[in-house]
Amino acid sequence: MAAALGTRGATRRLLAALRDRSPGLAAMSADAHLLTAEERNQVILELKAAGWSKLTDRDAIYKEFSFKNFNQAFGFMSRVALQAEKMNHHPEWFNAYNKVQITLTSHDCGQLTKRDVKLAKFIEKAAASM
Ligand SMILES: C[C@H](O)[C@H](O)[C@H]1CNC2=NC(N)=NC(=O)C2=N1
Repeated sequence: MAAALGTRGATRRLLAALRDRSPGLAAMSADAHLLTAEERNQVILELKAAGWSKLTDRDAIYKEFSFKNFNQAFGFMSRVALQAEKMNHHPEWFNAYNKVQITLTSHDCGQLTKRDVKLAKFIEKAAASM
């Protein structure tokens, strides 16, 4: 166990060193989420087919969800919140009674990215299972 912990500590130190020495590493990881033009067109088609809208005043997608009642809506929001924390990627949302309005975009780069697509797909599954 101690050996494993030692290895894990060394790994963590190595990753930190790489991150410090290569600022580009952080940028590269952010770039890893960018959509190509082709991917973007395809995912927007898919999202629109699922009821999402592309906002015109910013590079974001929007959808309003309706549930049986507030409890169902809040249960949905709780599930999405846990996933958002796990992804470190959070929705912009508003809840009134049984309705939840959700806007997704990636604030760090000001555009729609793969993170938004992944979260939207999770949101669709969570809504369908309520
Ligand atoms: C520091 C901050 O936690 C991170 O930058 C995360 C948090 N959640 C986020 N959520 C969204 N939608 N976009 C982000 O860029 C983002 N960044």
